[in-house]
Amino acid sequence: MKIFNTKLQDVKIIETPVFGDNRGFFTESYNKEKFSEIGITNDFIQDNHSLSVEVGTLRGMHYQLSPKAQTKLVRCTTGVIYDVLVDMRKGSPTYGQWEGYLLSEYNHRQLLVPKGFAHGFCTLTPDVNIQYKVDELYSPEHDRGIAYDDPSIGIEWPMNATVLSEKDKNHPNLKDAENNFVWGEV
Ligand SMILES: Cc1cn([C@H]2C[C@H](O)[C@@H](COP(=O)(O)OP(=O)(O)O[C@H]3O[C@H](C)C(=O)[C@H](O)[C@H]3O)O2)c(=O)[nH]c1=O
Repeated sequence: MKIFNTKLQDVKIIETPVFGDNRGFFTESYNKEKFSEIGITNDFIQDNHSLSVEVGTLRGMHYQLSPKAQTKLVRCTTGVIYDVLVDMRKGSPTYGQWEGYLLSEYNHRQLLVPKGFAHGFCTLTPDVNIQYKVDELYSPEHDRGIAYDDPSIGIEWPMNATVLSEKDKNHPNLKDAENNFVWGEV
């Protein structure tokens, strides 16, 4: 099991051991004990799964306000995504900064998204399945988003977003977004 730091404070990349053979592969994508040994002790209580059919589908940038802010453990099980996080935690050394990560069925990489980050991705292949664990239940009342194309953040997407929900076309920019995240308290 490998865990890597990233440019963004507290965001981690995890790689679980992959056992390949003539049939394909096996990996323990999550093991509470082994993840606890590398410091990931969240009590994940909900599993999510989304399919994005078209290349260029963009979902994001989403978050839930405290007290329903979610830690997410994200993986891509078919296809390839460019997964992007924005640090929204006031006082964080990386506040307002973004970083992108390639997650795919091939690299088996997982992304730990701490509470207080806006999360989104665009698909680089058709028929992308992502699965992710969260440690707070979905709460529509706390569901919020920021614009994926906010010029103050300057996310460099690898391709134009061609498929977006109406919701994702109309999020506010970071400076105008509802934000109750304080670094060290989220
Ligand atoms: C997130 C969620 C959604 N839903 C329902 C609500 C809608 O009727 C439908 C689609 O929801 P939405 O358009 O918010 O789905 P995504 O655009 O994939 O949103 C997710 O994508 C980004 C990348 C995230 O990080 C969040 O987990 C989440 O916001 O599923 C539920 O019933 N439970 C849930 O946990």
